[in-house]
Amino acid sequence: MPKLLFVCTGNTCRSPMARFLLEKMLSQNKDLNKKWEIDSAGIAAFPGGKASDNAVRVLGEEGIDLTGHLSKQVDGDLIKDVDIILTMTINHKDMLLDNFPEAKGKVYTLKEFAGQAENPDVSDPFGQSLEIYRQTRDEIKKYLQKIMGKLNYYNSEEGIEGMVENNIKRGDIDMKIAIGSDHAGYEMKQEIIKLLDELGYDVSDMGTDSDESVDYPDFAYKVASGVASGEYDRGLLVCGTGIGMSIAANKVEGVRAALCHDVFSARAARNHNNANVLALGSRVIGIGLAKEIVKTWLEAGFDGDRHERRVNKITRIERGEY
Ligand SMILES: O=C[C@H](O)[C@H](O)[C@H](O)COP(=O)(O)O
Repeated sequence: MPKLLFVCTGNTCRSPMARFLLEKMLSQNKDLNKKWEIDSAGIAAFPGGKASDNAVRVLGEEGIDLTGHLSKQVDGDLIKDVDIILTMTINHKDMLLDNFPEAKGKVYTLKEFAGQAENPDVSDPFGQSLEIYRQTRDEIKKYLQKIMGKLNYYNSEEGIEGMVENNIKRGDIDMKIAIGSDHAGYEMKQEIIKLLDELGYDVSDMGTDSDESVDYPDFAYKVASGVASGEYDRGLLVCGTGIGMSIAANKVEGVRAALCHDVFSARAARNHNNANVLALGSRVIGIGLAKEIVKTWLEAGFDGDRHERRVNKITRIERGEY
């Protein structure tokens, strides 16, 4: 049976909550045919400590008894033994990789594994109010929901890399797409929506609703902020050239909008840049090519590795941390 390990700092709040919530969710989900063994640990845990009182309370509200939980420290044996490690923050992930380089390839933050690379941390509720613990519990639950399908597709031969690759493809996850255009892109947007409907994607149209003249930043902002907040997995934007839309969308933190007018760039925008928004110019290319570009971009995965290091630098630039 494959094993999944949640990791936080002290193994008294976030990681045990994640473990017990996921165990309950997996036991209730009839569509999942794969069984998982779930565990949790901390990078700075006191062995044998109990879960924090508020963690016990908020999981009690979910019908889960956390009183038997005893904290434990991550060690090499645990790391060797598990297939996937999901940390609560990027720091946890970095510290694990520093201390256990052999874990490379199987460590993700919970949120990035769930498909949200931006704001990848679940922050520590330790010592805070019951309400903050509730918020943390609900945040963890939200991302656990998103990884359920991925866990079902895990294949020991492909390992974690194969699973992530497979699950960013159409049909493997319920990818939520936001689409927007100005007047110039309106007609092309309608055609792309038809295509996405036919392909079975979950698409939300954020306007505009006619070819009456409007301002593209209004629609770029709607789509881009929907993607940045995690409400949508991807965004599509169409204006006359795609340029105004891409410039505006890239002003929103967490958005990597790519303007692509050929299939090669569309694929590379995903493989190399992990672009979460695609911009198109309806006055530049025809609908046939636009459809090919959209399909390619939606189905292509992020290659990670050296590209991840570079994308992380982009994130640091936009946060003013570079
Ligand atoms: O980058 C901006 C877009 O291409 C707009 O669609 C374009 O500027 C709209 O131009 P107009 O108002 O002349 O239709």
